[in-house]
This record gives sequence, C-alpha cells and structure tokens, in this order.
Amino acid sequence: MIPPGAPIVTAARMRAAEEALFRREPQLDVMERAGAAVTGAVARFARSSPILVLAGPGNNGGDAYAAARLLKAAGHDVAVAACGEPGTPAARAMLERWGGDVGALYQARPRPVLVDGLFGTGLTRPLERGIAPVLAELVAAARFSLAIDLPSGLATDSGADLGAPRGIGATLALGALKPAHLLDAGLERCGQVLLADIGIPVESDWRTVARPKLTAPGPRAHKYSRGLVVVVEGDMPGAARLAAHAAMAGGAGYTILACRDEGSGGPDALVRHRIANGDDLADFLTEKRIGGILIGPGLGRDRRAEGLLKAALNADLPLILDGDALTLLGKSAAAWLQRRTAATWLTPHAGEFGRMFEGNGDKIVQTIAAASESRTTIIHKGADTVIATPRGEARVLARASSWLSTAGTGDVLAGTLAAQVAAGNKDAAETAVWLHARAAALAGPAFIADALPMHLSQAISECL
Ligand SMILES: NC(=O)C1=CN([C@@H]2O[C@H](COP(=O)(O)OP(=O)(O)OC[C@H]3O[C@@H](n4cnc5c(N)ncnc54)[C@H](OP(=O)(O)O)[C@@H]3O)[C@@H](O)[C@H]2O)[C@@H](O)CC1
Ligand SMILES: Nc1ncnc2c1ncn2[C@@H]1O[C@H](COP(=O)(O)OP(=O)(O)O)[C@@H](O)[C@H]1O
Ligand SMILES: [K+]
Repeated sequence: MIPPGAPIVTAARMRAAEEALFRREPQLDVMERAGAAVTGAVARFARSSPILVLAGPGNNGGDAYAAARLLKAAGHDVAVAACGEPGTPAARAMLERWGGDVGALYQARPRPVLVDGLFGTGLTRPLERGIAPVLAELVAAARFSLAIDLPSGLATDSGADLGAPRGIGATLALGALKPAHLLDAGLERCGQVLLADIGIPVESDWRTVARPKLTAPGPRAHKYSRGLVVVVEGDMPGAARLAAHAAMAGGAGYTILACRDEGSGGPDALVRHRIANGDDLADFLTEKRIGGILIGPGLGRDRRAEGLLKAALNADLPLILDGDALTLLGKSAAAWLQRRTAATWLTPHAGEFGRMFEGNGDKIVQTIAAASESRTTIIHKGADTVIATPRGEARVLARASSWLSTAGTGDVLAGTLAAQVAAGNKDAAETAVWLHARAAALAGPAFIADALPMHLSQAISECL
C-alpha cells in the first residue's frame, strides 16, 4: 500500500532538505540511518539467503555500502558489486567502512536476494546500455529484490522509464516519497513502496491522497442542506444517469437530472427536470439552492451541447466539468474558466487534458500549472491520478484498482465529486477520488461502472 497523506518531493527538494540537515548533523550519520533502514527491510525478506548488494557511484551507492556492512554484521552472507568507483565523499567513506571485497557489476553472479543501490535521485539520463540488461538479469534471477530509494533507471520527478528493471519486489523510499514512486513507469516498477523516516525534515504541498474524515448529517439536516446536485444530460443519457446515481449514492440530498425528455432508467429517487436548450438551462440555474452542477458526461459536441455548456459556465454556482464539456472548451478552457465567479472543478483524462492545456513536463507540475492558469481544481485521471488546486497544492493517488479501466467509471467519479461539492466539502476532489478508489476496491474484479455507486455507502462509512 502507498503510505497515505505522505509528502512527495522532487529530487531538487529532497537534496535541499538533505543539505539543510547536513548543516546540523554529519552526512554520514544520516547515511548510516539510510543503511540501517535498508538493512531492516532486507532482513525481513532475506532470512538466511545469500544477498547481492549493487552499489553505484553516488550516494545511492553510499547507502548500499552501509547496508552491506550492517547486513554482514547481522550474520548475512553478503557480496557487493559496483559500477565504478564512488564519486562522492560520503560514498567513499561508506566503501571504506564496508572494507570487504567489491566485484564488478558486469561479472556479478545472481543471488537469491538483490539490493539495488546503483542510482537513486541523482539519475540524470538513461542508463548506459550495458548497465540496464545486467541489472534486469540480476533482478530476474533473484527471488526477492529491494531498490534503495528508487529502482535504478526511473526519472525521479516524472516516473519516466530510463531503463529500470521489471520485477523489483519492494522499493524503500528514503526520507520522503518522490513522484516516481507514484507516476508513470514507477507504478509497475517499484513493487511494494515502503517509506523510511531517516530524520530528514521535509515539507511539501504535494501529498498522497489520504482517507477523508466525513461527518454524518446532523439531526437538523434536510435534503437541501445535504446538497442539491444538477446533472445535465446530453446525447448519451446513460453517462449522465451513471453520474447522477453516483451523486445520490455519494451522499447528495437531492439530485436532479436536467434532461431533454421524460426518459427512463435510473433510481426512482432521481428527479427529472425537462430542459430543451441552453436558455432553458440558464433559467433553471437561477435556483439558488443548487450546490453543484455537473455537465459533460455523454453531453455530445453539437450546437445544443454548446448552448448547455455556455449556460452552465455563466451560472454563478459551483461547477464540475467532465468529458465532452472539456473537449468543447479545448484550448480556450483557461480563458473561459478564469472569468467564472464560482468555483470550478475539471476531471480530464490524459486526452482531454491535452486538448485543453499544454502537455509538457511532469504530470504533477503540468496539472498544477493548468489549475493555476484556469483557476480551477483539476482531477487529472489515469492509472495515476493527480489532483491540483489553483493554490499549487497537489494530491496523488496511485495504484487504484486497475479494473477501473472500464467505460463509465469516470462518470461515476464526476457524480461522486458533484455530491461532495454540493455538500460544501472543502476537500471535495480528494474525498471523491478516495471514495471512488475505495468503492472500486470493494467492487472486486471485473465490475461494471453501474456497480460502483452501490459500494460508495461502505466507502463513506469507513470515513465517519
Ligand atoms: N546526501 C546524502 O547523504 C543522502 C543521500 N541519500 C541517497 O543518495 C541518493 C542520491 O545520491 P546522488 O545525488 O549522489 O545520486 P545517485 O542517485 O547516487 O547517482 C549519482 C551518480 O550516478 C551517476 N549517473 C547519473 N546518471 C547516470 C547514468 N545514466 N549512467 C551512469 N551514471 C549515472 C552520476 O554521475 P554524473 O551524472 O555526475 O556523471 C553520479 O555519479 C538518494 O537516492 C539516496 O539513496 C540518502 O542516503 C540520504 C542521505
Ligand atoms: N489502470 C487504471 N488503474 C487505476 N485507475 C484507472 C485505470 N484506468 C482508469 N482508471 C480510472 O478510471 C476512471 C476512468 O475515467 P474515464 O477515462 O473518464 O472513463 P469514462 O469516460 O469511460 O467514464 C478514472 O477515475 C481513472 O483514474
Ligand atoms: K536504486
């Protein structure tokens, strides 16, 4: 499990935190703690199996030499192999403290337990062609492998693959999580992510998503105080119905489907209100008790859809934009959205995000830039989900159930979000993302999106 609510830092932020600490405490003491943390994690898995420790030229290698010495002192059979001489004073000191043999990486024989201390946050370019296959073979041949801080071959700030091996069993993040533990290739390359506190104080506006704290409705609650959600239906009514169902199951007091005709389907408690076009919707949205409007799931992209979207954008009410609404806005999204007087949430997947914003850089940085430019809160979905607020905060959810990769689950997320927005939850996005992921976990394998809302009740009960 990814540690919840844990700070996430870039390589540069981590280095700055380390350097601040080294002004008060010797670097080698900190590295000893890193070595001890690695030793503790490895010893749990190694039992009496022989261990191969790989050491690189930087401080990741320094941690590896420290761990090798401590593992040996604890009675383990330890061999060390390195690629190159230590290039930092701390790594050199740790090599001296190790004092044993060091073989060449290219000649290393596989052992049942492997410790990868080749490269960590200092990796700046793809692994040399020679190193990647040797590392991959040693990892594949080991029964268990643990990466120190990061699997060697991951870009720290983006999680991009720079030649990382497959099959690492666990990664021990030192001091704090880095984006690579949560994003992109890191999702499948880190194995189990463990976090070691080695006494480096870190502060960050970026954290992993944590379980929210929710409260049950008070004794004087009524349907409007719980939150009135309006979901706007479009060309594909099923999508809006799914979202409306999720809003209801996500705790909204009153959910209205603004629909073209009488229609059918959906829960009996769902209220239908007929609207023919954007003008009708604009009139309806003068109802001040509305706590959140959701538009976009199955909206379509024709003239009627444009009219509906315009009415929603012009309403002075909290607004959630998903699916086709995002595509209709396209590159003019920021210009439209920064004019809004009420708060706005966007829930794009990667394709929709790219249609609205420039897609350069790491996912967290990109999403924060887009949130700040458009003055919205953005849930940038995918196998890794990044939430960014206009204030520059980020929350990251990794490792949600991969069974979520089925049509309609995004509509359920949007509806869940609408319920939280209408209830006035100031952390609506993080709450919705947690509840959605928890509902998916409870739903088990091969669920359909229709089945997700029924698990929201259990997910909510775990937050009370
Ligand atoms: N500071 C501390 O005391 C503490 C630090 N900690 C530990 O230190 C780690 C960060 O250490 P680090 O900054 O020294 O970088 P590291 O990841 O070892 O790699 C740098 C070396 O790799 C080289 N290199 C880069 N890319 C390469 C490539 N593709 N192929 C080949 N070589 C390549 C690069 O060479 P250069 O780019 O300079 O040519 C340089 O020699 C961090 O993850 C954590 O484990 C913790 O113990 C806490 C205490
Ligand atoms: N492989 C995956 N692992 C975890 N979550 C996923 C994965 N694929 C998709 N998801 C999640 O499922 C939802 C899919 O939303 P979306 O792409 O909008 O689908 P749709 O438009 O069909 O509803 C998002 O919440 C996304 O984060
Ligand atoms: K490593």
